Amino acid sequence: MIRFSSFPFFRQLDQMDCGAACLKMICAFYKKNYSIQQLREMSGITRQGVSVLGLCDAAEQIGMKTLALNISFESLVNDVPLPCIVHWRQRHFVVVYKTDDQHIWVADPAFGKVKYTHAKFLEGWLYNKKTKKEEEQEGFALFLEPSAEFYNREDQVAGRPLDLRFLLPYLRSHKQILYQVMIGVLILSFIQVVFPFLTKALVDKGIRFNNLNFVYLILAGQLVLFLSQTGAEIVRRWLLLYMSKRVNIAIVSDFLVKMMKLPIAFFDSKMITDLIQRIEDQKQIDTFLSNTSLSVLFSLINILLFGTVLCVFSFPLFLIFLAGSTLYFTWIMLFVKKRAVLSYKRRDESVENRSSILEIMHGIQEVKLNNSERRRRWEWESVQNRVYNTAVKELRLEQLQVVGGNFLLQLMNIIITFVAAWSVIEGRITLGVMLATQYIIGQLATPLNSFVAFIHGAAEARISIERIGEVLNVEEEDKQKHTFDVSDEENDLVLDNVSFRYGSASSRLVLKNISLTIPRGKVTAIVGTSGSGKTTLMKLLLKFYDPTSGSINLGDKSLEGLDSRHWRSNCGVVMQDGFIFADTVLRNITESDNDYTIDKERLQQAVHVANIEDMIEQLPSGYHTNLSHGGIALSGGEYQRVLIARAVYKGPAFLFFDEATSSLDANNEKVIMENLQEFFKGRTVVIIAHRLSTVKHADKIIVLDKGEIIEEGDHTELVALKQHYFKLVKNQLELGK
Ligand SMILES: Nc1ncnc2c1ncn2[C@@H]1O[C@H](COP(=O)(O)OP(=O)(O)OP(=O)(O)O)[C@@H](O)[C@H]1O
Repeated sequence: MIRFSSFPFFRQLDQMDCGAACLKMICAFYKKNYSIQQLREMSGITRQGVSVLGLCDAAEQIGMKTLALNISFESLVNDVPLPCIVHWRQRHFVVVYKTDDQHIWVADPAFGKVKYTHAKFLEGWLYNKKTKKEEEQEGFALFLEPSAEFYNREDQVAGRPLDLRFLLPYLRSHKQILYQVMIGVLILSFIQVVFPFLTKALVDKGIRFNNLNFVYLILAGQLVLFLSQTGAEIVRRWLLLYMSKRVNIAIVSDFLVKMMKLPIAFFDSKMITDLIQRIEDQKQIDTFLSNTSLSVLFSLINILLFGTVLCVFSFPLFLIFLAGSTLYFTWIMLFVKKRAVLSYKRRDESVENRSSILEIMHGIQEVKLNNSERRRRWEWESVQNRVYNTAVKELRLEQLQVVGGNFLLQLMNIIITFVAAWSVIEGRITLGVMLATQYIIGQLATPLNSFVAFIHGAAEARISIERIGEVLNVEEEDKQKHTFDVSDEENDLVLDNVSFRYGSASSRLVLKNISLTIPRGKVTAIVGTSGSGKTTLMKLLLKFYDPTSGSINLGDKSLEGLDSRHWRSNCGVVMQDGFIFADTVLRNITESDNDYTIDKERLQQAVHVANIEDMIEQLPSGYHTNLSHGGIALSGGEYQRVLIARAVYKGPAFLFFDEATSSLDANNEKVIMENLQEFFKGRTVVIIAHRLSTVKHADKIIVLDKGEIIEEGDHTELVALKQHYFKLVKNQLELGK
């Protein structure tokens, strides 16, 4: 029998993952364990999330039968097989796994399992709420059923999400410090334990027998112990700070190294703010390591030692302490899961918050031009509202946990005090023992609280590690590398029946059956209307994406599997959306110099070809002037010329220019194109351009339309044809006359 009560739940790791997380839950329900990353890749996720078609594609790829329907609420409750995925508030996917006459059980990857009343569920699910007639009220649902293939497939990944064990290899290199801290912790704990005995002696021997000298002695002893305790604590904190910072830097550095190895397609589906948030999440690991991780050891030893001392002083008091602490921990543990859910939510909202403010900052020009300040501010405020609501819920939960916990602790203290006082009156224990137990109880509050902090810190750190793990588990772009020396190759670049689509199998093909030879040492131009796939073709040539079908070869050697870094080190590229770093002109041009050794000759050639000698001379600090972000802002044309200089400086065998001269004035373009003609000699060049002046000297011109090659030839041949190319450049031809 199917037991819905144990329906497996998986949380989405970022805002766009809801579809993949729903699919993962359904697979897990049918006892198959796919990773979210695998499913998100299959569903062709983008920064906007995943589409229904994408979800169907992924489900079918893993052997599920799919049926996407708009159905009435009545059918959802009574007729259809569950679990199914439903569309939620028009922007989110959730799984419905159980229904009855009054409730609908939903597994929401952003929140957890939720039970809704019918009315509440309808609010989130119906897409035509405004319709009065009940029979017209429908919502979207996607039904998935496993076929035999689903069970026979072997491609599921049984990988578990990363947990705190992820930190172990990082800690291993700091073993020495860990040992030192542990020894310190032990010393501290034993010092702590001596205090109650001193208190007992002070009262039972010093005060009772009016022995002032003994009191002095005990006080001096206490002072020495206190000073050594403070000293050990200071050293412990420094050591932990040192270690946690080191570990933290190592984790972030590994994260960055990994991130830079990921394929461009990964960045297509991730928001930058989400990745930044993951780096920020490291703070939680840092806090956990430096503040809570080893303090908990200290706390545990303290609880154990004080417990034992209490047991020695009075067994009944110890029993009360044991019962009280057990109750206290049970209470604390009740909140851990709920707080973790809110913590996930808070992090998601932080990403949204950051994105919304960055949008306004980046788009301030458009905001002003369109007078959309209020609209954008309202949007930002609505995000703030959500952030605030989550903060309120988190605080409420935290306060309930802390206040309830403190209440239990205080209750335990009162009972212990009462029982101790009673025992003194009855003569079962001395006054010294009572004061010593009071001291112990007072001292126990700190370790108990730090234990709570540890539980909470560990949960937070686990979430951070899980989120980082999601990136660390993505496959790198050069999985099976092989290298042949590209610069030695005398062969042409050949595209053989190449097709390509972004996203999932149901997305349209952006390039269709492209067969093309890009001759070695010649200039090939690609022209075509906007959106015809020119940039995509270039990105395929640069190995940013692999063709969906067909192959790209250099001579008879396939580019697939060729080490991307090696290939790109031979390519000079100016992209349409090329980026200038907030750095000096010099460093921007010499970006390809990893060892900071600047080749002056190449630099001069680069600035000459890009015609920026005069511009650089006029800059306040010449080559060392900082560009953008608080430095000099460049015009669109100057920006492009720096990018051209960067590509030329690299001195590559292959050059790829995507609208590299589109912002230049006619004069500059003429000069630069003349310079480039000289530079192009002996190099394989691919130019994408709309301007006739840029393409007409090309040895070969390719005309793309809707992802297909529709014409091929040189300028004269194509103009004579009077077909597509002619139409594309006709106006410019007339101008040329
Ligand atoms: N990262 C992406 N994800 C999904 N679709 C994309 C992506 N990049 C481009 N496309 C789509 O692919 C199609 C071709 O885009 P491409 O940028 O290659 O055209 P183009 O010919 O270079 O256009 P333009 O001349 O305007 O630069 C467009 O319809 C675009 O929407």
